[in-house]
Amino acid sequence: MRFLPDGDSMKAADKDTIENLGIPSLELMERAARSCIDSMKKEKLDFTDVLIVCGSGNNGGDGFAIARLLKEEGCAVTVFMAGNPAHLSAECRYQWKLFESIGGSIRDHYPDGTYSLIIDAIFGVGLSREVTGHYREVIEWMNEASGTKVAVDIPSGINAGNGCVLGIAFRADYTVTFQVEKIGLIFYPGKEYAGKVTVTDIGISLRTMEKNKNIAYLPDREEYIRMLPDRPEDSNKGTYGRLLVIAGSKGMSGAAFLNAMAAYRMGAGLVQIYTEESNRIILQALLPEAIITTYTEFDKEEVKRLLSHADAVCIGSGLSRSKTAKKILKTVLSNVEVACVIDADGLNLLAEHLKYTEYLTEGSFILTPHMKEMSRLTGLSVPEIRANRQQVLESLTEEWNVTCVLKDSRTLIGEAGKRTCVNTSGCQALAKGGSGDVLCGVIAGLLAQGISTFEAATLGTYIHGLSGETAARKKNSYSILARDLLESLATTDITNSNL
Ligand SMILES: NC(=O)C1=CN([C@@H]2O[C@H](COP(=O)(O)OP(=O)(O)OC[C@H]3O[C@@H](n4cnc5c(N)ncnc54)[C@H](O)[C@@H]3O)[C@@H](O)[C@H]2O)[C@@H](O)CC1
Ligand SMILES: Nc1ncnc2c1ncn2[C@@H]1O[C@H](COP(=O)(O)OP(=O)(O)O)[C@@H](O)[C@H]1O
Ligand SMILES: [K+]
Repeated sequence: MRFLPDGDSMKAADKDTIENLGIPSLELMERAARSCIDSMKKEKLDFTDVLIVCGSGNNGGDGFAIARLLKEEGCAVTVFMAGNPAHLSAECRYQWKLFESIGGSIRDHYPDGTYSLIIDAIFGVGLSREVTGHYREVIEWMNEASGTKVAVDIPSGINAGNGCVLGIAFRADYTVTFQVEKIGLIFYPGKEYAGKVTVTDIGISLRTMEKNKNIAYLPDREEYIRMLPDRPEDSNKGTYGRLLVIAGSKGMSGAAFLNAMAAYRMGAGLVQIYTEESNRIILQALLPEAIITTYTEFDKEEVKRLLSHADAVCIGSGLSRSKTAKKILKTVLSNVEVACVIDADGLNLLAEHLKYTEYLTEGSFILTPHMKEMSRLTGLSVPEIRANRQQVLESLTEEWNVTCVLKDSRTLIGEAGKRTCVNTSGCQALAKGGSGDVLCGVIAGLLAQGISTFEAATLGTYIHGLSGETAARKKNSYSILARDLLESLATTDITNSNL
């Protein structure tokens, strides 16, 4: 697994390495600068005329150290000190003097001319507020200039904790980041601003992150492979679980189909659909492998009977917010004894009747909201959630004692008491109606096979994303339909190392 820290957690790791492991700060800075140069050389960047723009913190210190090392190699280097000399960190002051001592000259205004390479060392993980005034002008100017752009550690202006732009940010072609990717380089728009990211090992210990459960992580592929449910030869459909899909309303048969088919594709043994009567014929034609039971009005005993036969349940995709849907949801929440995924209208109904959340704490529920649904559930605006997505997710999972898959271009998976997982599989091909219904079915299909809620949510999200990538490789990312994902689920093999 890879930790994905914010700025403060990264600084805590730096501090621990310096104070407790005895690696001097300046030694780390030297390694950071060296690793930056090595990475740029690996990319075969053009060092003919290099401009380095430094701030007054340790990111600026890295910049001065890079300038010195390049000058010693005979490169033409210009340094522009954009930071306030009155606020220099001790390391930055030291690096500045060292650069001057070898004859390096430092400008205090925008240097005229064109540069083959522009290196941003203004702010690193210490950026703590909106970029305004002089700094804003400098970054604007750097963004407009020609030349290849490289950011040191993180593009200046990107919040290391959430990937948001704090007013303005440097647009890099490459970012060389130290020891570990900061979470702000994973979330958009930070990821886009960073360009190609290289992580270099400069010897910062990450042991403080092991103890800190607030730091999110990215699982390795091997971890996902270990989560896959067993598929023994000596088995029958009962081995792989019976899933109850409660989905689809009048005119919304597609959602039930996508849920059910995705669950079958994930390996569920038997899928039972409970849906509105008008969907019967179409669903029977689309998916004859499913057992279909329908309703015209609310029938509590029928819902309880179906629940009693299920090994897992999913409810909500295309369900509508009708009175009948509401009653079905309440019956499921208060009676289900197996793991249950709540999606789409199930979440919208929950947001309208927050008192139902009292049923959640005792059960095994996975909620799969996209940003707008999360906004309805929490009462926070979408921008507020985007800026604090990890914290919002974690407080919801703790309060309601649930697993939650917060869907976006980067999806987060949280569960009460667990470290939050970030998913990076998937692509824009998934940004189309119905792909959430497929995800719900994928997760529910895994649950039916008996894996834990957290594993079903993390593995399901990963496989769903890969199926989007597989589909986009076969067609183009404009054309993919949710049903293409069903096809890709059949051909996406996560044990194949070429993925
Ligand atoms: N020894 C260490 O601690 C190491 C630090 N390293 C570098 O140091 C960086 C972190 O250094 P710092 O903690 O000094 O922080 P930064 O250099 O990222 O910036 C902090 C400085 O900027 C100011 N500032 C923050 N937001 C501002 C804004 N919007 N407008 C104006 N000023 C603002 C702060 O008051 C502070 O003076 C890392 O990103 C990395 O590049 C690396 O050299 C590795 C080792
Ligand atoms: N640009 C993107 N990159 C990666 N994944 C995406 C992107 N856009 C959407 N997705 C994924 O597609 C799914 C969309 O779900 P949702 O919004 O509920 O769709 P629907 O309700 O139409 O089925 C989520 O799993 C989301 O993470
Ligand atoms: K930077």
